[in-house]
Amino acid sequence: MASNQGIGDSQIKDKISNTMVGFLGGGRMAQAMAKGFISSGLVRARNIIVSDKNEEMLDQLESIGVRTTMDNREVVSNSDLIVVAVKPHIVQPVLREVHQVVSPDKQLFVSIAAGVTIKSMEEDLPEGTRVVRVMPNVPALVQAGATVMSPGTHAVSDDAELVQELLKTIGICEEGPESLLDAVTGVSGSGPAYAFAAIESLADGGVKMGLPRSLAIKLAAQTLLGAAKMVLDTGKHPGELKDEVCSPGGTTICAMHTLEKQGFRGTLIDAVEAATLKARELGAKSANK
Ligand SMILES: NC(=O)C1=CN([C@@H]2O[C@H](COP(=O)(O)OP(=O)(O)OC[C@H]3O[C@@H](n4cnc5c(N)ncnc54)[C@H](OP(=O)(O)O)[C@@H]3O)[C@@H](O)[C@H]2O)C=CC1
Ligand SMILES: O=C(O)[C@@H]1CCC=N1
Repeated sequence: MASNQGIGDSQIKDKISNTMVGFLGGGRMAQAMAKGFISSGLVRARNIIVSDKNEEMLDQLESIGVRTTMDNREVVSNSDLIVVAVKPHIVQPVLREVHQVVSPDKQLFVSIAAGVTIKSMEEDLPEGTRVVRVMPNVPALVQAGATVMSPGTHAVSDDAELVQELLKTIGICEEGPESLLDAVTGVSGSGPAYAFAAIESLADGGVKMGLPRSLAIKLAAQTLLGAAKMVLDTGKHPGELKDEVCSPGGTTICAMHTLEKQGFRGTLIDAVEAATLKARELGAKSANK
């Protein structure tokens, strides 16, 4: 990252509220982020512009008050911070398409694409363009997202602060080396899907044992939410918290035994590994072009 003097907190917040935010690609993650930004109150809907090739996506976005277009260049020309939110294999063609309207002094590119490296983005943009690569997740929609960000070669400290502050409006945001981002994808980028599947399965168990579906889903979701909150608020190791639920000779230890016999932890570890390896594969493809 290039060096630059940092600026104060209130100045950064002012800067965010005066930043025109563009999204290239208006799909699921772009919509989660845009809605999260707007709900935070720090980014006005009229300061967001989104492009997509899919009219249905644009209709959904218009309903939340953001400006929309089918022209990616229009997004870049009208934005200070551009979130690259297309699928990984579309990143290169989209960056090449907008190349001519990029002003490296004016715009900052923030890629959320799994696997796509900073180096490959910088190669596809005009020399000196500031790039920050991030891996967010879909609970950004409800300001409970988890993001890790890595600044590129030409990004200055003000860029990193701006992106971090912006992403903190939709959850937590940590800075880390780019080498960690594929594993971050495996844990938190893809992680909400594992959690949704866990909630669905717990609810299925409840239904099997006689609970009404709606109650079972509510109980399962609140249980994951509560457990996650305890880990974050108490700072205790999750294993210690698990032990506190397992009364001697009680119900939970019987359930834990069943989970362990079925390879519960190993399966989750394998899942994180599979997603991480897939992110690496996507990155290798983007590097080879
Ligand atoms: N979903 C998630 O939870 C997360 C996703 N990401 C990353 O976010 C990115 C987007 O993922 P996601 O939102 O799930 O994907 P989506 O498919 O929902 O969104 C991508 C959107 O881009 C549109 N699109 C395709 N080609 C172009 C183009 N040339 N110009 C403009 N828009 C185009 C797509 O239209 P069409 O469908 O018609 O092709 C689609 O609406 C990916 O790179 C992914 O790795 C990162 C973290 C979490
Ligand atoms: O499934 C994917 O590829 C994207 C990246 C992380 C979450 N969704």
